[in-house]
Amino acid sequence: MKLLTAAQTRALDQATVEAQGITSLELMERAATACTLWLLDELQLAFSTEIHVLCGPGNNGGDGLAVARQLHTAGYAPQVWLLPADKHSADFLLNRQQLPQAIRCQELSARRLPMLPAGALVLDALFGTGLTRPLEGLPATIVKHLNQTEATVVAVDMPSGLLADSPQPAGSAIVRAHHTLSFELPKLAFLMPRNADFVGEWTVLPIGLDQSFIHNTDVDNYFVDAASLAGRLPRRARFSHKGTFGHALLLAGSYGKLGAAVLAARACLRGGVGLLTVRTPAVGYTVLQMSVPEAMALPDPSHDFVTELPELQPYAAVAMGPGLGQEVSSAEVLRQLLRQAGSRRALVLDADALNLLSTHRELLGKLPPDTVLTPHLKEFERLTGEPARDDYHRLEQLRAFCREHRCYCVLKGAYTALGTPHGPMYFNSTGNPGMSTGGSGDVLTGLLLALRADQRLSPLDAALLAVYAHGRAGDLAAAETGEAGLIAGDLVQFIGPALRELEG
Ligand SMILES: NC(=O)C1=CN([C@@H]2O[C@H](COP(=O)(O)OP(=O)(O)OC[C@H]3O[C@@H](n4cnc5c(N)ncnc54)[C@H](O)[C@@H]3O)[C@@H](O)[C@H]2O)[C@@H](O)CC1
Ligand SMILES: Nc1ncnc2c1ncn2[C@@H]1O[C@H](COP(=O)(O)OP(=O)(O)O)[C@@H](O)[C@H]1O
Ligand SMILES: [K+]
Repeated sequence: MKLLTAAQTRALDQATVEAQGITSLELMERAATACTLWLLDELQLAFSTEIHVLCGPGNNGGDGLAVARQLHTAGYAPQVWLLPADKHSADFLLNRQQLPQAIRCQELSARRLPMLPAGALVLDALFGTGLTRPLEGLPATIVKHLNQTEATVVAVDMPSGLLADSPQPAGSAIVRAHHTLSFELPKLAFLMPRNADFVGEWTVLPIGLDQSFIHNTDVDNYFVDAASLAGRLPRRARFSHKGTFGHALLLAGSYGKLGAAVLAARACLRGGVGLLTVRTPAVGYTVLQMSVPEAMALPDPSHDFVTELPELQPYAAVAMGPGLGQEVSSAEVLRQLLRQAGSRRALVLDADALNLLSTHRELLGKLPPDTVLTPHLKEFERLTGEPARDDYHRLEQLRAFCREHRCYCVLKGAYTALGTPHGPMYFNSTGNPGMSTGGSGDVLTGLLLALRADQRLSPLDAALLAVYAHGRAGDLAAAETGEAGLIAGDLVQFIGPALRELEG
């Protein structure tokens, strides 16, 4: 799914009106109908619910007026509040004329703000994608008032005050919505960590916008749902053999952190790898053979750390990092790995391998093309060496980093962002806070290693599929264990089912 900018969204509205031979008022009516149906179906509104619809001067306000009219027709008793303005959009004015007399309609002012008891429903239709700068004056006062009440707030298209695709100063007046109803496509702003409290739960309501315009529009950012991955994971052919799925090498674990190696190894096997060899320090030999008998163990001469790189010739893909520690000798192994990997052997670097890259920065320039890095926010900050100013700046850093080093970088968290060497960025839709638990990242590394060893997949598809399936495994696991009860090992059990959903 593409993520359009606010300007592209406006162009999409226009293209839809032209392609479908409808008026913009008719399109607004579609948007309003989708909102009204959502309110009736999802919120199960009682006829006695106190409903306040707050309308701004543009088309977002026009949507609000149309929803108020539709709710009135359906037997509800909404009240409308209008923001005074010098100018109104044409479709706002048309919907203002169509508003039934029976609906109570008042003008907002600093002294006349709606009383909003708990249990009331507020429809926030003050501003949508037309917002050009942070709110000040009366609109800001209204937003602050709204945020102090206990009413349920549903934002139309965007929480008012939030910019669709650019940063804004901390402390800006932005509605804290419980639900946001976005039309056709989500907005980039919904995926930024700092906006979570404003956007609340968000839903995309299809309103029949012009698909060929969307198809032909170039974007920088994509939202990855199951439909976006359809056809990318081929079924295993009847005459396939271990070679098709590749032989993978995992370099992981140190004294006290062998669990990371075990989790990554199990995930790699469940990810469908042909063969797996695991290099741990000698202390890990028995642990690994006992807990992952399907993998071959290749213990390091050192008791506690990985200090020597095995001969790479047999391996299609190599992952390094989970539980590795940051010994000088392990840094040397990383240096050799980067030197010897060559351009056709896939590399995945995680955890301490990333920390070693950050402390031995000359190695960053030696990453083979298409290496996949999987930092969480802190590891990414160490890699760039510069704290991000805000969520959007971090994305710019990610884009620049991937371009400069010709690598894929999986920036982990809610809506994990995949940066690519070519520029486009992909935001993952699966996963849940239950996955914020030690070892979840090790599972991702193992799964990525399996898909990078799979000779049928491009680096981009392997990364997209691994990140999506990892989150989906988390969602399937949490459905059984609950989020708090989820541990990383549970993710491994659900990799198979998650991949099966994608196959074919
Ligand atoms: N995306 C879509 O496909 C559709 C969008 N529609 C609605 O149209 C909305 C966009 O409408 P508009 O482009 O008219 O924009 P908005 O209604 O979001 O806001 C524009 C108005 O706000 C004013 N304004 C902007 N920034 C301000 C600020 N900081 N302080 C005070 N006033 C400010 C502008 O002068 C203008 O009057 C969408 O968010 C959506 O709700 C629907 O009606 C139809 C379908
Ligand atoms: N709130 C969340 N929503 C979705 N996914 C999450 C969330 N928190 C963590 N995750 C996922 O869990 C994994 C955690 O990885 P990481 O931070 O490396 O953990 P560890 O180092 O303990 O293995 C990442 O893939 C991340 O995307
Ligand atoms: K709004």
